[in-house]
Amino acid sequence: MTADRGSREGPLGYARLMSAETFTPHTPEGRDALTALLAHPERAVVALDFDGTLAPIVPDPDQARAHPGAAPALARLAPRLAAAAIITGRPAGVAVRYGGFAGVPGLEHLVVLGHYGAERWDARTGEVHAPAEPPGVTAVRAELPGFLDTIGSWHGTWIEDKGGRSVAVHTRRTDDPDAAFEALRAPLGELAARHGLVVEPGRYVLELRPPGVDKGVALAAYLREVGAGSVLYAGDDLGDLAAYAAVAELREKGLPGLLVASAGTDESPKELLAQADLTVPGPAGVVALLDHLADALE
Ligand SMILES: O=P(O)(O)OC[C@H]1O[C@H](O[C@H]2O[C@H](CO)[C@@H](O)[C@H](O)[C@H]2O)[C@H](O)[C@@H](O)[C@@H]1O
Repeated sequence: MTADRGSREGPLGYARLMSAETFTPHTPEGRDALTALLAHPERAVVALDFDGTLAPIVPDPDQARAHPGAAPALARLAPRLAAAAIITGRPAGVAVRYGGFAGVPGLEHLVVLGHYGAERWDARTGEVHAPAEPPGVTAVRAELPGFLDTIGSWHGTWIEDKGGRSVAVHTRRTDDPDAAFEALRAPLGELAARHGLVVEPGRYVLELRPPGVDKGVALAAYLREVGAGSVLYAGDDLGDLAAYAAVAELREKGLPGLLVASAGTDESPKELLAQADLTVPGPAGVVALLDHLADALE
């Protein structure tokens, strides 16, 4: 795997290079969904992952920020839609901050579903709603450093505190991120299970979090809430597969759905690429797609 190059492409990135054909889905289901979105944008929902989809991947998660064109493109598009949402593994407030989504004209109705849907930020109120902190996370967090030492943790392994709702172990900055990821996967799975948690694997990250909610559950509930007539979902990682599955299931029931993969590096999960109706090159490509849709609807 190599690092995402999206951030090195400049603010306009690939957008300048992209033609309308670039945004034509290669599947009939995807083309039908794009047609439905453009015919009735007022019934469409655009839902987007954050890291790797709107924000270029960087070695330090605290330094991740949305592509500079992300909030402006979303702000152009969102007023034409039934709804726009970010669905992320990040705490909702962190995604809002790193995305620069608060107080942006055009994003007055944006919703950010954080922690895979366990938290919700509404631009309308500026507040985050979350259930009580799940049991198990505090105990795991306390045990984790000693646990990693015991199993011979890799130099560069980094623990991310995620606001008491989950804890993540990153391997991107180790000497061998792939080997570290594989070596930690089973032991962290056992640690998580002992505390009633599950492991959510991602791009060089293993997150220990409560079971019961995922991006698919969150997306399906949100689409029901707004009475969506079509949906576009864009993601880049394993955690997005649940949202992909939810869209596939809704398609079976007649809701047009367009699955977009933010890809372009060999980090992209094969399962995601295989199911996508349209693949764009990283966050710059996603921003270009949002701008392209906004152009088409103006
Ligand atoms: O659901 P997402 O918005 O995609 O969040 C998933 C995880 O993203 C973050 O990690 C990823 O991005 C980092 C910054 O670019 C990168 O260093 C790391 O390797 C990636 O896995 C975040 O740190 C995690 O907490 C999220 O769960």
